[in-house]
Amino acid sequence: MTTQDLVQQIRMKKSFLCIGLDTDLEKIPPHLLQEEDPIFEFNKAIIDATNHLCVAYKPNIAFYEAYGIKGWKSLQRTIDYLNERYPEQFTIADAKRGDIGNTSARYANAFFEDLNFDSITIAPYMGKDSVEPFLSFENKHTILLALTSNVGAFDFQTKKINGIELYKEVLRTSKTYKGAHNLMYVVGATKSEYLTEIREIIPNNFLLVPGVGAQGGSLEVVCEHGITPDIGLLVNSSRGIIYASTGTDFAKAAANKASDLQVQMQKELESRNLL
Ligand SMILES: O=C(O)c1cc(=O)[nH]c(=O)n1[C@@H]1O[C@H](COP(=O)(O)O)[C@@H](O)[C@H]1O
Repeated sequence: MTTQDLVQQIRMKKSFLCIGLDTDLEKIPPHLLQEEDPIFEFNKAIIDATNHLCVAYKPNIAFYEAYGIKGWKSLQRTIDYLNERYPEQFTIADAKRGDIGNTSARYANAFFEDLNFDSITIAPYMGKDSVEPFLSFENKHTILLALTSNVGAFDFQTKKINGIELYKEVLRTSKTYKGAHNLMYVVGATKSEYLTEIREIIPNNFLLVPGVGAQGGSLEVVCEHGITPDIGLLVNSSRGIIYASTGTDFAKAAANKASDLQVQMQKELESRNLL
């Protein structure tokens, strides 16, 4: 999917919501455990109930890998279902990969070609040759971890090297990579006070912003400092939406939570005349 298509979807749905499919057998409604593929049945119900309220889905790969080959099959069925039934949805493989170039190229093949995701999250730590293999795919997007939502972000990301914070160096240097036009960045909603300075370095790139809901970040503050004329934000919520209920009404309950966020997003967009 192109960035222009994504912006068009955001304007049409008045939403820049990404729903995280962090599907955990210990948290899904117990009645689904009788199904042959409970993870897929859960994801399918959530997707069917929420797709009109969001523009992106982000399966976190850890939640699938945790169940071995069965988990991978559930992931495959989920991405195939999204691509076949809802091709307008932007899909994110939250895999946080990155390795020497030769290996990164195989990861890129796995997630962009074999599974056919629109994008993947990538750790920048190994540098240029670990990121560029992902950037060589046209209309596929590489979402680089810049300033993450967790407390451990302060261990390295905000530390200064030659007077400049590491996360800023990630932003600046990655702009010089071949294929940099395919870059997006992760900035946690819990780090929204950094967004103004981040936007000085990358005024237009899309940001994937996790950390509203369960982690406590504020949508309003994220918009105040991070929104661009082309919106430039995908705000993710996982647990806060998908585990709204453990009853048979779980999909409807998830849609209600997604709708709360969509309504807030619409207000943010309308108040800035961005629709
Ligand atoms: O790359 C991510 O998506 C990510 C980056 C980050 O800095 N913080 C973060 O929480 N995430 C992911 O975003 C999701 C957040 O889930 P909730 O806290 O349940 O909304 C999880 O899948 C995390 O792995």
